[in-house]
Amino acid sequence: MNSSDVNFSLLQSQPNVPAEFFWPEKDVAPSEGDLDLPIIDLSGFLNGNEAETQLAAKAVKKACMAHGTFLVVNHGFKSGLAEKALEISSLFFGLSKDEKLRAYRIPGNISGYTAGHSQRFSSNLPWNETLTLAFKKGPPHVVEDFLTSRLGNHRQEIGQVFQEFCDAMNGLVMDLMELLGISMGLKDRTYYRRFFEDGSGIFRCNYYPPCKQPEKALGVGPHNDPTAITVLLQDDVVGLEVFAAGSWQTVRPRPGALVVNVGDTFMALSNGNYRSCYHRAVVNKEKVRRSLVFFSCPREDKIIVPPPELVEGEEASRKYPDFTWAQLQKFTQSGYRVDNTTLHNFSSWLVSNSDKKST
Ligand SMILES: O=C(O)CCC(=O)C(=O)O
Ligand SMILES: [Fe+2]
Repeated sequence: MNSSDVNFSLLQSQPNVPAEFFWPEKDVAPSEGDLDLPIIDLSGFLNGNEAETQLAAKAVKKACMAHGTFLVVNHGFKSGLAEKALEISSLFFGLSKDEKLRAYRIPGNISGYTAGHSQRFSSNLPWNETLTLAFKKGPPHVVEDFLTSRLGNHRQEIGQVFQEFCDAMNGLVMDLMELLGISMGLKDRTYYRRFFEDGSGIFRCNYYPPCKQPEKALGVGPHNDPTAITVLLQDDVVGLEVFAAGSWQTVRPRPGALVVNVGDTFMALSNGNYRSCYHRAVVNKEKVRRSLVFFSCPREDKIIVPPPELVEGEEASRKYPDFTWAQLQKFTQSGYRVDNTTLHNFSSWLVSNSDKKST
């Protein structure tokens, strides 16, 4: 199967889901309830209120050390922007297959449309369609330019809205980086903000069609985002689940809230103090579900080093070797599925490779 073969409108009308979409039993084990998550009000921090900033930072630290996920409200987005971006994603995924395929992801590229991710895998396929867009703070407006060049000027609005949404997401990531620095009690609270100033982003729109056998399939299989931090907007349909305290738990959608997840790169930047969040998205029989996800990435060639005060004493207390985002990205794109062992395996691979080089 390749991207043009997976046609969810056709699959949905069939009584059974093809076996390629089935996942192992351990991966589809049902959720055991709602995850108790802090809802962090960012308004005090964004307005420079120090007492409220410290309260928010404390809650962030607790959540990041436990499972690596928390919710934020009053995040400063222009009113209506989140809703508009969700609407535009429905507009895109509602286009004809032929029109969506104009934005087809060329193998080896980040940006583009896929269905069932079948360009890379042929079993355990995810029950979703995705539109992924590489982001870099502009000008140029890379998100808008990519979409308009592929879909044509008559679809300009799609690119414009996603561009505005990505700019807002990127601004929020910078603020969150500072809050994360504060939460660790760093002397230089802007360490992470500065680290990511010349970074980039990956924006992904996920569209999960209803599925006749939701107990066997998954929208996105269990994984850790290899990137730094992820900011996620989900619509009002339940689907995101996080593995915490030994079981899958639901991250219930809350009006106005965004989900923040720690990824592998940030886990390394925190010297292992903050946990990369292990998560998945489940599907259901009745409703379409949409999520808009912004992954933050450091500049490709920048060495991932935690701030000095997180490395007590000597280099020996470093949990992970030096690496760059380009190296980790390459490792995760070589057909390897990203899960909660990725960072560990990647580190061992790096160390054994550098041993080989030095002998
Ligand atoms: O749709 C969701 O809630 C999760 C999506 C996700 O984890 C991803 O795109 O990496
Ligand atoms: Fe994810």
